[in-house]
Amino acid sequence: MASRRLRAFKRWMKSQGIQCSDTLDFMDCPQQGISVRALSDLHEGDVVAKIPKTACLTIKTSGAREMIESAGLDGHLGLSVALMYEKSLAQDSPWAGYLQLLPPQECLPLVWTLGEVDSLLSGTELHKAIKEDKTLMYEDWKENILPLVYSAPQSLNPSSFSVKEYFAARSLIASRSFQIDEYHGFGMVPLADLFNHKTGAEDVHFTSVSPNQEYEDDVDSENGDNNELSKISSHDKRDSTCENSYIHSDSESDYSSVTGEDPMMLQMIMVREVKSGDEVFNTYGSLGNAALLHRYGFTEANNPFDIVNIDLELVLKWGCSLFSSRYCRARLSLWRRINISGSMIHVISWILAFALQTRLVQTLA
Ligand SMILES: C[S@@+](CC[C@H](N)C(=O)[O-])C[C@H]1O[C@@H](n2cnc3c(N)ncnc32)[C@H](O)[C@@H]1O
Repeated sequence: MASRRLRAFKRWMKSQGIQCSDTLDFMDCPQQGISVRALSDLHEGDVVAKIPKTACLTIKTSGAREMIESAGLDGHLGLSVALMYEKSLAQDSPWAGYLQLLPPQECLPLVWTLGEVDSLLSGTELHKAIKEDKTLMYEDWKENILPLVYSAPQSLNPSSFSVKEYFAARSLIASRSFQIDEYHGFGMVPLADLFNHKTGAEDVHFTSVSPNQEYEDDVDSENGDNNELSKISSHDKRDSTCENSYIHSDSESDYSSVTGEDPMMLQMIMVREVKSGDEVFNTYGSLGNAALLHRYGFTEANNPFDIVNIDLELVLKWGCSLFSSRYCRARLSLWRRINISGSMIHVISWILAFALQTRLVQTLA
């Protein structure tokens, strides 16, 4: 039987015109949160949900739109104000039925204490990245949100816009927001954000165009690189990259006039068979575990996309202790010429060569 909060969410979905197929079931587990299961066999091409864009929480749909836009805030910063504002309205928010289903925050390293970051991430590539995230986001809050709270035309409760609330909002946005279209930008998409991730095993796909269009505008794969760590580190960079991106075709309205598709609707379409009783997964991209932890707060066992990034400084230090500094400088300038970030393989082969040579020398000695 559905939990009380799920029943309230289902009623809310109905009131917003969100159509959810009877073939989907929602499981609510106190430890693992919500997951989606198939109640009967699902087939490729089945449309399992339709979500009006007006039901999504974006800067454009939020009651705080004017305040956000007149302060010149956009992207994730603007969306976080929209989210904090709607949360501050509690039952009076048009999204109350959706917001009550969200956790207060997602347990990303961003919301860990500095002590936790130091003790749990020390020695990993995330350690520095998270500290930078925290600093940058704190500055974002101090420079943009704090003044807004005190100068807003409507009276705002400062505690709903505290730095803690801001970090909580950012954690929810990092782990559940979608790029909707050019007009709406990023937004919280009710129902679409209930699907858990499985690497390389997408069952359901989000699109705002016809399923017959071969998903040609798909941008989910924008998540599919392992350089995600930089993506939530700086305001501008964050906003120029896509989260679990929805599709918006520039030709959407032309297309819809031909096909009769409603361009104001987002659809969720099955992209492969799922047997009755099995979980229905989305994929957040082909991400290594560091990137998954950074952005979504979990890792995946036996993740085939897991990689280890090695600090170039460390490699150089090690190299120079074994080889002449002339040789190391030559290597470094080669890496710079070939743009090392895209050519990690060269670094890896060099390290392996080092390791092998060291091993050989040890064996011979
Ligand atoms: C878009 S939400 C998915 C729905 C979520 N389970 C809920 O309760 O609302 C993303 C969050 O779900 C959790 N999640 C998704 N996929 C997961 C997985 N494969 N393993 C562990 N947690 C996962 C993580 O907490 C992640 O930040």
